Formats: sequence, structure tokens, C-alpha cells
Amino acid sequence: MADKSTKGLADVVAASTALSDIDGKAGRLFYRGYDIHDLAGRATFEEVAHLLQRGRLPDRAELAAYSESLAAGREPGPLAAANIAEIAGKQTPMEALRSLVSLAAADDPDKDSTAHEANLRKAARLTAQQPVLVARYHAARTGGSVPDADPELSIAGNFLLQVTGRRPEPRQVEIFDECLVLHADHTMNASTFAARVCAATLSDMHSAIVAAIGTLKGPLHGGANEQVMKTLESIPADGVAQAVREKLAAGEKIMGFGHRVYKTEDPRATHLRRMSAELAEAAGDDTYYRMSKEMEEVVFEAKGLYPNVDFYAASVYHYLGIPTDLFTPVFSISRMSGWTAHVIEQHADNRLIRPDSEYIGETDQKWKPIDER
Ligand SMILES: CC(=O)SCCNC(=O)CCNC(=O)[C@H](O)C(C)(C)COP(=O)(O)OP(=O)(O)OC[C@H]1O[C@@H](n2cnc3c(N)ncnc32)[C@H](O)[C@@H]1OP(=O)(O)O
Ligand SMILES: O=C([O-])CC(=O)C(=O)O
Repeated sequence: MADKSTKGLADVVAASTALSDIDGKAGRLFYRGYDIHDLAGRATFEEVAHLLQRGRLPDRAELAAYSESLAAGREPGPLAAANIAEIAGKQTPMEALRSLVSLAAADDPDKDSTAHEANLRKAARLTAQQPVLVARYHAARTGGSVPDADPELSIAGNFLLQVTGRRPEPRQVEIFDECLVLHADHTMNASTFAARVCAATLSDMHSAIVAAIGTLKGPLHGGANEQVMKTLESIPADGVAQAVREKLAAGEKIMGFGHRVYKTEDPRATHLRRMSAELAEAAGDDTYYRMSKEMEEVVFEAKGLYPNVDFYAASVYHYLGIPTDLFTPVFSISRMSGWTAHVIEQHADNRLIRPDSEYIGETDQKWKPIDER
């Protein structure tokens, strides 16, 4: 029996990983040793997914082969495809993704295997299918149709095309691609931990991803980006400071601020703030960018908290024309690359993850028959 617990497992090292690393004091993030500041705006999401899942940045031939496998695996299986319309009528976007990934498992050609090569193929298919599932879900609920993927476009470009129905501007694609790069992996965050716990029972990759999606959905994790947009939309543009102070006085958390690991600026927020400013200027309406900047100042002054990745992602996605309730699904499109890489890593060197607990209940209870209780 353990005699001491750490609430929320803060500072507990729960796994070893070669995928990503954070220096929370310095505000630095690395994917397989590459500084996020070097990757952002330079590596594409496909290159980063390859880096995470296959261990290195691809050369041209490797990238071509990986991109081919993504394109070949993009189509969700018949069971998922057949159920999108009904699911779209009954479930929110993250609930729907949780269901659809589970259904997609049934038609995955490697569904019965957790072998390394099978895992690599499944990781590519899950990464390729996630944006398509989001776009098809959105089309099903709005009565729209999904344009065919354009072989000239990346995952980022095709997602913007398929979700908005318009061919995106090249700069929009670059910015969205950078967002995907920034969200791809983040050490032992809650959803990745959930995926690893599941995978460590030697369950399959789709099951682990279903656990991760359900975990990302919560507002203390990936769900915060949607909440940030709702906050921005719910307060008057000239009343940001007052609204924030009122929320804090009422004991509310301000979504998009604070982090378990970063004690300074989240390095991803630095890039997202810059992208938000650029898109606001291009849109000719910087209201949400200005409000975000002011909110950042007020929260820092009142609580000493910095924005996390979800904060400026909200206004960036808004300016890109992505519906607010698809912000967390967008996070999952990117994080799929990291989750799947973690499942591969877990299966490659596995031990069951089963921590202890600290018992705080009653002791010495005496059993009584039901009529005497
Ligand atoms: C992709 C991601 O998952 S990034 C995180 C996304 N989540 C959010 O943006 C939700 C808002 N933020 C939070 O709830 C937290 O900062 C978390 C969940 C990210 C981190 O949680 P923890 O490390 O457990 O910190 P915890 O919630 O205990 O906060 C520590 C203190 O700071 C305060 N605090 C932390 N975040 C916030 C916030 N966003 N607004 C107001 N106060 C906050 C807490 O109230 C607490 O104060 P107290 O000590 O006086 O009680
Ligand atoms: O690491 C965390 O706890 C949350 C986070 O920022 C992420 O998952 O990107």
C-alpha cells in the first residue's frame, strides 16, 4: 500500500519517451530533439508526423512514400462512412470522432495486430482519416458536401478545402499547417497518458486513440480552445478587463491560461499569437486579436498566468473560417500524429501501467445483513 499521493500526478515521471521533451522553466519544447522554434513554419505537418511515428525527419523519397500512404489510407472504412450522418445528428464533434474512430477500427486491414509494422500502417491511416472524418461530420450536419481531396494539397490544405468548401489561400494553408505542427506532441499530457495506459494493456491502437479523444475533449485539456472562443464572443470588445476581473472574482478559471508544466510562456503560444495578429490584419478586423492581447495582460497582472497553446489557437482558427465547435477536433487532427507515435513507442517496450492509490476511506467496517442497515 502506498502512503503518499501526488494530486493529479504532478511532477510524477509516468513514462520514458524519445518523442518530445519540455523545459517548463525555460519555456522550450522539443520533438525528438528538434526545437519547436526550428520546426514551426519550416517543417510541414507530414514531415513532423513522420518524425514522430517513424523516428526521423524524412528525406524526399521517404516523404513521398509516407504521403502516398496517407493518401491511400484517407478514406474511412465502410462502417464509419455509413454511420456519419446519423452520428452527426446525435453527437457533438468530439463525441462523434470518438465513435467514428471506434467504428473505423472494424475495417482497418491491420485490426487484429499490434505488431510494429501494423502499428506504423495504422498510425498513417488514423492520421490521414481524422481530418476527413471532421469534414464529413461537418458536411453531414450542415447538409453540405465534401469536395474531393486535391492531390496537390497537404493535409492542412485539404482540411481547409473540405471543411470550408473553398480553396484556401496558400498563406492560410501555411499558417494552418504550422498550427498542426505546433500541436503534434506534448510529452505526458492527459490524452497521451490515457492512450499509453490503454496501449500498455496490449490493447490495440484504435482503442488507445478512442481513450485519447475522450480525454482531449475536456475543457481543462484540448476542449479549452473552444471555450476561449466562446469567452471572446460573450464579452464586449471594450469590456475585456472588467469581464476577466469579474470571472476571477467569482472563482472562475480563464480558459486558455495556465499550464501544469510551463512556468513561463508556452513556446507554441508565441507562434500562435503572431499568426493571430497576421490573420487579424489580413481580415481587416482585429477585434478578437486585440481582445486576446488585452485578456493576456489582465490575466497576467491579476494571476501571473501565461496563455497556453489553446489561447491564441482560438482566434487563429476563427480567422481561418473554422467553426468554433471544430476547434478541439482540429487539435485531435494534429495530436493524432503524437498519440499514435506514443502507442507505437509503448508497444515497442511495454510494461503494464498500473499506479498505486492512497486509501482515504473508512476502515474496520462490520458487515450487517441488509435488514439491519
Ligand atoms: C492543451 C492543453 O491541455 S493546455 C491547458 C488547457 N486548459 C485550460 O486552458 C483550462 C484553464 N487552465 C487550467 O485549468 C489549469 O491551468 C490547468 C488545468 C491547465 C493546469 O492545472 P494544474 O496544474 O492542476 O493547476 P491548478 O488548476 O491546480 O491551478 C493552480 C492555481 O492557479 C489557478 N489557475 C490555474 N489556471 C487558471 C486559470 N486558467 N484561470 C484562473 N486561475 C487559474 C488555480 O485556480 C490554482 O489557484 P489556487 O492555488 O489559488 O487554488
Ligand atoms: O501538456 C499538457 O498538459 C497539455 C498541453 O499543453 C498539450 O497537451 O499540448
